[in-house]
Amino acid sequence: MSTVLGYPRIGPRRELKRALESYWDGRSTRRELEEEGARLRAATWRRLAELGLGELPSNTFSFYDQVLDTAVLLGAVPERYQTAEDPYFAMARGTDGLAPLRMTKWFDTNYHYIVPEIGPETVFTLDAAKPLAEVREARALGHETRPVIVGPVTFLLLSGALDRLEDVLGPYADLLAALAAEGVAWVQLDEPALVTDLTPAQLDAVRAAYDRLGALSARPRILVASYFGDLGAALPVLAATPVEAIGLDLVRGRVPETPLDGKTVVAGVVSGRDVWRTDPGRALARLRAVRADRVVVSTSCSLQHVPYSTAAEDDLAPELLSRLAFAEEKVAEVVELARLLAEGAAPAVPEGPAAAAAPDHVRPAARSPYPVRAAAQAGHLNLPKLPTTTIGSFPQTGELRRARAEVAAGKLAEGDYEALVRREIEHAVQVQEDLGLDVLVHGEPERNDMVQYFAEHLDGFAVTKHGWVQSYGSRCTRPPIIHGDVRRPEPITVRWAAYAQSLTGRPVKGMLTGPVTIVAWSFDRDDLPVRDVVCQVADAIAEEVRDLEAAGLSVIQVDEPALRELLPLRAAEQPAYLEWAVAAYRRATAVAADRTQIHTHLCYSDADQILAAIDGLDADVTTIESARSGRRILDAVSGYSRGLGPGVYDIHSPRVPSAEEVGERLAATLKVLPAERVWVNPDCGLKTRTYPQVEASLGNVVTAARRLRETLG
Ligand code: MET
Ligand SMILES: [Zn+2]
Repeated sequence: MSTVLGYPRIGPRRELKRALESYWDGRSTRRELEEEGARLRAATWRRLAELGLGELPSNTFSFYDQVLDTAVLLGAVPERYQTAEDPYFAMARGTDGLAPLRMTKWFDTNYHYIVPEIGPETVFTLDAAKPLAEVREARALGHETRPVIVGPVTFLLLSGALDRLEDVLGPYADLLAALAAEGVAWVQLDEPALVTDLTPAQLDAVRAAYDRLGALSARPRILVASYFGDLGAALPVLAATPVEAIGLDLVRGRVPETPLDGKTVVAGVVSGRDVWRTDPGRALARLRAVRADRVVVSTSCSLQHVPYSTAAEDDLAPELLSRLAFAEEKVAEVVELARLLAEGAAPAVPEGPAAAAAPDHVRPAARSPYPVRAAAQAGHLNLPKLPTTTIGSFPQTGELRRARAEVAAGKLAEGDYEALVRREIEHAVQVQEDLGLDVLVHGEPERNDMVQYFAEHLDGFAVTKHGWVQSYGSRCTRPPIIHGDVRRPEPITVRWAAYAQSLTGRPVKGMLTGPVTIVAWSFDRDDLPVRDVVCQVADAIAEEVRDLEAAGLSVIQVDEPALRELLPLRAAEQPAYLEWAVAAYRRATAVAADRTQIHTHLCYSDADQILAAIDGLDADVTTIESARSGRRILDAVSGYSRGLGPGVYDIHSPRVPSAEEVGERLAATLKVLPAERVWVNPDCGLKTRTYPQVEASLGNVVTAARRLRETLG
């Protein structure tokens, strides 16, 4: 038998994105949006059936997010949203008068879910309309399906409310009864939280939940799907409950040593997290090692994390294309593996290409101690106290975006585009000089994206045409694919930064993306450990640092906003990760001379959770998000010994902060850090803002910094 745990839903050409945005902008009706949703679901079921998949999932579609859908299913809609015109999208995106619910990363993926708001007063009541409607809709098209729902333990753990387990199990039981009444044979309850470190009390909750749901008389058979890692201690707990099937991630996790008697194992041997073809020999060996009553071949997790199909990628080299598998191709692999398993046959396909040599990890990353560097930089840069700077990008104008699209389409000459980029740099530099900022940037007008731009200029990366994956809601990204050894054939950013520096007497900060972030926001290769790939990227960035320095840049920023993202889910594996991630960063930056000031920038990365690692980066100046996380960050960084710039301007909002407001934030910072170490900067890059917003806001930032400087004498 064969199945998949979930499927992409944004549409092969991002149809859902367009339908959502048109509805939100008032250009189409709710009904038109619903119709597009129905078309996408029908197309998915038809395709899965055509590919020969045995058991089809349903309820994997969502207009925004599956965790939000589960909150609605359980009636957990906070009161303030209930009277909104469209409560669902009000929770997801906010309205004029209402802030949206919080959003955060789904385990260690780049997908973001909406965090349900569950308090002691939340009343749970079942609203099973959506899964029931999808079951009926599929049936009308001739498909029996297995509805997929986020399971109670994961739902509550993500909501920080596991103490409400008793109360939530009632609606889950009602749901199972409703599905049984509908004639549904199987239901899938997703429990990825079971692959994280669980306390004994949390394991008790797993046992209680599935003993209770398993004991119901009128219910479909239950598949508890775990993914993103090994179940560890949760496996024997689940195995002892009456659930009929357990989904195991056999790409990241191990084949259980003990037999799972009486159970079906849904064996995830085709990775839902990468873009590579599965080695059929290894997959079959794992499938044959599983001891259970029945084995169903599956993906390691939902395929929502990979693009639709490689068929649309006609620009990729045939050799690379032959190694790739996106969602459709992975479904075909699952079907083929199920056939081979049933026939007891050997696979016909040979092994993949030989692995590349691992780089040496030992090259020492040595800069002088910070006080020595700080003195050299002070003499060289001559900056005032509380120096002002920005994070790198300036507003990306519509003209620039259009021009980039025209170059890609061959409608605009490369030279004309470059002239436009230069004009943008001139403008950004002029604006910064007029505002009186101390350390300038060139504004990153040449970059469509902080990772993709580097991917396009490094060997070993490929960029797709339609390889979109959902990041959140209507937001999609097109991660580059790392497919070979990474090398920098020629300088990437040097001419832009050097041009900006030629326009001003003030220091310009060269702007690079760090090795961990480049790899975290790409699809990684599968034939080399990730730390080796990061190490190769670090060496390429080090060459860029050296060339920027040689071109006369005295300040260089290497951004690592994704440092926290690759953090392993299990605590035991985290120290080793942080150690090599930090080592890679130092490898990228240690080539800099003492008098060159190295900056780094981190945002949405809960800086307080990885502060020791941030310290380990050994950057001369670190700028972090703080306008929104506020006090917590300041408490955490209190007494930090090198340059630090907690953001004083929240760039995620169009609002212009007043000089007084910025002054108050700075004063709070000066309570926990010595004035010699404090930098004044926004939370993040300015590329999503407009020039009028940016000029007004940065004007107030500079004013506030100047006022405080005076009081410091
Ligand atoms: C997500 S962090 C962004 C950093 C980048 N240098 C920018 O300013 O846009
Ligand atoms: Zn940022």
